[in-house]
Amino acid sequence: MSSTHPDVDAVEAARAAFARGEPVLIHDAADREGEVDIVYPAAAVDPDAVSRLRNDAGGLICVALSDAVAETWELPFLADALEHPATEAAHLDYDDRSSFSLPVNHRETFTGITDDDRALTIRELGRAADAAAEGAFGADEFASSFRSPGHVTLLRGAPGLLADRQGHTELGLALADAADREPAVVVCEMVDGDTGEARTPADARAYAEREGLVYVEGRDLLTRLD
Ligand SMILES: O=C(CO)[C@H](O)[C@H](O)COP(=O)(O)O
Ligand SMILES: [Mg+2]
Ligand SMILES: [Mg+2]
Repeated sequence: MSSTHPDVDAVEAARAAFARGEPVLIHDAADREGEVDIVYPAAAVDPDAVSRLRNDAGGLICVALSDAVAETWELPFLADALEHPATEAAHLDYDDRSSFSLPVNHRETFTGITDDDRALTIRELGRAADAAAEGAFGADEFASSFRSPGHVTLLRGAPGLLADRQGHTELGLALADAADREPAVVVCEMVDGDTGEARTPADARAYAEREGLVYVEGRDLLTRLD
């Protein structure tokens, strides 16, 4: 286990892996969620990647979008969009607010939940985010391509990214930016299949080593990418 900080090698390996379209494991912080997410650039996701997220991560499969893309597509925070008492004072113990936005499916999916369907939704979100960042995919195109409710939860990144919030939403988007990838990343928490608890960083790191994947600490991304 690496104990140097910042772990420059891990950050560089994460950036290079992401640039190639490979997944990276990111631990946010022991004093935040204390969770490790498997994170992919959205446009690189295929049905095998969704299978890995379901079987080896097991949490909620979400796509984080940059604030600029979410603004272009007029995507609200879910808590602001819903008028329901459950959204009042929806305080988190570990952060100021949730990054949840709308849940969506691509309009060419059937139920939206199969590996093929979720891969299609996620990949097309990645491609559309890339186009939106170039000014070529607006709110009307988003609404004609995706419907809500759906089976992939969108997350909206903070405007100032890591300066504003240090969740997996922003850590993943900052890594995408550093790797010159589209401003859309899939995140999914690693949950222990036996205990149902969040996988420990040591356990997640061992998984990464077995699978030949990069594991990186959020604090190292914060130091190197901020
Ligand atoms: O709750 C979540 C969605 O399943 C996850 O924690 C995900 O990592 C994104 O949230 P955050 O940016 O708060 O870490
Ligand atoms: Mg969470
Ligand atoms: Mg998280």
